[in-house]
Amino acid sequence: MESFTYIVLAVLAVLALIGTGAVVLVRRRRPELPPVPEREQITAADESPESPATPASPEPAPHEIPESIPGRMQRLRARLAGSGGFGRAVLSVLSRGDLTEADWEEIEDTLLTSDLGLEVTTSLMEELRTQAKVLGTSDPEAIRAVLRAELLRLVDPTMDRSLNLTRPAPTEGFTGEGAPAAAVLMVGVNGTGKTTTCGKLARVLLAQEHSVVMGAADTFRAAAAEQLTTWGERVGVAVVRSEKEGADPASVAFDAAQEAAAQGVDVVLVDTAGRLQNKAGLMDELGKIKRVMEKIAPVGEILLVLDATTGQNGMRQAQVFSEAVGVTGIVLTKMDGTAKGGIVVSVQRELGVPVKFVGLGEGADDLAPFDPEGFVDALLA
Ligand SMILES: Nc1nc2c(ncn2[C@@H]2O[C@H](COP(=O)(O)OP(=O)(O)OP(=O)(O)O)[C@@H](O)[C@H]2O)c(=O)[nH]1
Repeated sequence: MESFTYIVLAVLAVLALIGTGAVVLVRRRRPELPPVPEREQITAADESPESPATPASPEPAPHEIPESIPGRMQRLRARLAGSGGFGRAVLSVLSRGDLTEADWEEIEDTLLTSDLGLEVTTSLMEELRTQAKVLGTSDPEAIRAVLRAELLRLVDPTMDRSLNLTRPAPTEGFTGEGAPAAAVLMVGVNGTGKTTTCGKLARVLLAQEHSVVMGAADTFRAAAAEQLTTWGERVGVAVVRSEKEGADPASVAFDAAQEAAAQGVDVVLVDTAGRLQNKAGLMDELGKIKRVMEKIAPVGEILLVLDATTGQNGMRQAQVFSEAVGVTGIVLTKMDGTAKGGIVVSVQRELGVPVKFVGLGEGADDLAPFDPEGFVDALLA
């Protein structure tokens, strides 16, 4: 009995020791929390230095002034660099010195995953190999200059990327009031950012001192007209829309162009839906919108809005739209969310029309005219 008591006591002592050890181990393993730096101890009062100390005034808010074009390009440069990580990756391999076959394969894979496309990648690889043989790869500056020149050639700085904002002559038989505005039609699949881009583009145009009217011809989704109206209210741009859900989009587009002429504004921007189930239906609807608007004056600009993150799928959409209506320019949205900046090159080659704007975020002024040199420099920065 006595020996049993000793055994129980010994077991209890051992368990107590193990328990203490375990606690010590857990404590030791718990990482030390860093002290909170003083500047991170934010109080509600300092959250926003601009936040008003007094409750908001009941006065209607004055219209926002859109950011100037040079200002936004400066601000968005870093985001553009994100879409071109491939440029820096290739440059770093090229600068390694004597390149092995594995190095060249790495360059090829990087170019392919950037959405440059097979054909462009193959020709660029050939050119780089030739130049590397001629120059050697020991001079990083020379290699950088070769890559910059090649990328710039592919992006093609000679393309005219300006928006056609010439006020057209009225179509014969036009009996409405005023003088027609330059018409810009936004087309593209739903979700690519058409409505948002319409609002952002209105701000770009205002920043360039053009007057604007918008037309909400995406009558498929009631919220799209609402969204466009909000964009218009923020900057003081009139939005023509139909109160009837599912109204004829061509009739809304016509009313917008007529209103723009009557108001004597410079540009009418028309948002459309991209939801039709089949290609024939899409062709019919977009073709009709354009034809009906052209009863007032020719439509000078048809911008295809493409989501840069959709890769080959986006390229197929681009072909369908360009067959349906003659696309005159491309807006690549969501360039802030992708490293596949090579799509700039492939989409231009596929459609033969230039990228005119790039969307670089969800903010109201996160749209910038596309600048080939700035883009290529951002790729290699
Ligand atoms: N990150 C990022 N998001 C964007 C950009 N452009 C648009 N978006 C977002 O994309 C989403 C879809 O935009 P919408 O403008 O509603 O797309 P839509 O093509 O008009 O779609 P439907 O009206 O449904 O046809 C929204 O959440 C936008 O904020 C961009 O350049 N960058």
